[in-house]
Amino acid sequence: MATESLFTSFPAYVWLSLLLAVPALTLLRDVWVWLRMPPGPTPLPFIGNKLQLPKTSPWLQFEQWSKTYGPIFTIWIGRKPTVIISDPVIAAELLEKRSTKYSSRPRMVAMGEILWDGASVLVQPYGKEWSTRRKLLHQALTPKALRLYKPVQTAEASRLCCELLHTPANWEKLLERFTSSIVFSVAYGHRIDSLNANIIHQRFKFMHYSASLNVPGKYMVESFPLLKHVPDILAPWKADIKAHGREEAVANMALVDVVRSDLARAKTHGDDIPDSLCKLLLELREKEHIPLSDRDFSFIPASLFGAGSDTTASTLCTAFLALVTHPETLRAAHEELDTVIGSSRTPTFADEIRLPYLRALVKEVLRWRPVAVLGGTPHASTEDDHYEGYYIPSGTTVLGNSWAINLNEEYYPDPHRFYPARFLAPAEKAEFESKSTPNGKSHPAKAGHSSFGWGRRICPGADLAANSLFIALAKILWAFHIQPLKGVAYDTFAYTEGFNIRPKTFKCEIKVRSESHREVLLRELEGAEEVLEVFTPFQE
Ligand code: HEM
Repeated sequence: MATESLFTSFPAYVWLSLLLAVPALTLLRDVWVWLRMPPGPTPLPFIGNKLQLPKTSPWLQFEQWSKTYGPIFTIWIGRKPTVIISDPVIAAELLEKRSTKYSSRPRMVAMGEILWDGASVLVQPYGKEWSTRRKLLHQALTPKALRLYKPVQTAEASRLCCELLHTPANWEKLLERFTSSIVFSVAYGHRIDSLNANIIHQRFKFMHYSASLNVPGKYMVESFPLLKHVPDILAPWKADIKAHGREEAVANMALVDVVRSDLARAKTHGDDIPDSLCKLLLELREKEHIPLSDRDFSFIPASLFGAGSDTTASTLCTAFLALVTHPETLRAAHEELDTVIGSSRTPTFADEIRLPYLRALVKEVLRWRPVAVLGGTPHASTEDDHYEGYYIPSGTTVLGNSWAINLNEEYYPDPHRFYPARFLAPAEKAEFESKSTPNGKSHPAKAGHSSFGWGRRICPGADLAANSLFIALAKILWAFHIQPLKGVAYDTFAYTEGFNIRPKTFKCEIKVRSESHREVLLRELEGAEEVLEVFTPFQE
């Protein structure tokens, strides 16, 4: 009654004005923010630039926009601003020098909060919970720990070469098995002998499910986070996500239990069990208090497969595409390997220092077609900031467009040419190339590229990945010719869509360089198998 009288006591035009005032004020506020932020394509009220966003390869459109609006520009997804950076110096300035402001992640309610309940380091907001997990990852990925993983990486690379001898046409799957096995051996001390292993199917199921939650517009809870508090009984969508989250957590904890029982067995029987990230963390947990439940703890080793397997395999696929389309680089690599290593053994990590061209080739692969093409998971700012007179409000999503940064011709002249020599010191460069490309501006990162991200969120597995890439490419290039098939036209822009990209499937010729190279590979396999023996495989 009281409501009714309040409603009727004002004329309709008052209510109508109030109704219009809310969107009008919201719009005014948006315009006020929009005018002060870095420029970009003009957004429409409330929907922003949604209609201008391409359905495929957004990094290419973003690269185009950077040419129109500058190396830092803004797009709007609905009412949320995203700042996109296309210059490595600006990325370093904001995401590294001002990293206390730019190290969070945009809120992902369905995936990060309901499915994983804040357990995954990848999407966790900046803060204590994230830094606890991140520190643990670092402790198990120090240079000393990385040395412990090198024998299994070397042995797996030898096994990969022998598999390439037998089924060269299957090279893409062989690369995937190689990177999966390294990730599982490093994470849990158990190898992968086949992509049909149950654990691989299980991990892919989890990955596909989590990716399916991250589709813009799929869940209202992303726009109205309060909906996550609706009781499960009234929100079947939420109960379903939680059930999947529980299934993943149970599987992650079971993997930690595998390592726990390995440790217990080793104690009783004096067995030798391999060093793994999970083993190191369990031993650490015995010595000091780690403020994580069993469930949350189990997500740390589990993060390695999702973050590290496909990324490394895709980078190796890119290397094959680069070699097939730039045969002069294969010749230069063979020349270096023949001079430094010879033909009676394959290269090892101990040779790395004497193989500058190969090291440069690894960097160039990472630069040329960055797998995490939009910088991986986006960053988000947690404080208001100003850059070159532009306003960047707290809560802005910030994307480093690795594609535009790594192919920025000011830093990398002739950027689409696969040209490892650009990463060589001048003296080394003269040795490999007579006709050299001019040097561009120097990139601010020590690595010389931005493919592993920035600042406090930079990929913690970068050195592990670089080691896998080095040893795999060193042995493969030592042993094989990787060549184009006659009559096939190769498109170096034909890549898959998605968060992480890889070349669309292509065929090439992989031929052992000589009978003596084949014999060396087969001979070295015996030693590799001895190393791998202790990494008992996950079953099919
Ligand atoms: C070629 C291979 C790889 C590439 C190109 C790559 C690239 C990236 C990028 C771009 C990011 C986001 C960085 C940022 O937000 O600024 C990232 C994050 C991450 N990567 Fe990698 N990565 C690779 C391999 C690995 C491996 C082998 C591991 C396993 C240890 C790993 C673990 C992670 C984790 C846990 C994060 C999340 C870090 C956080 O949010 O704090 N990555 N990676």
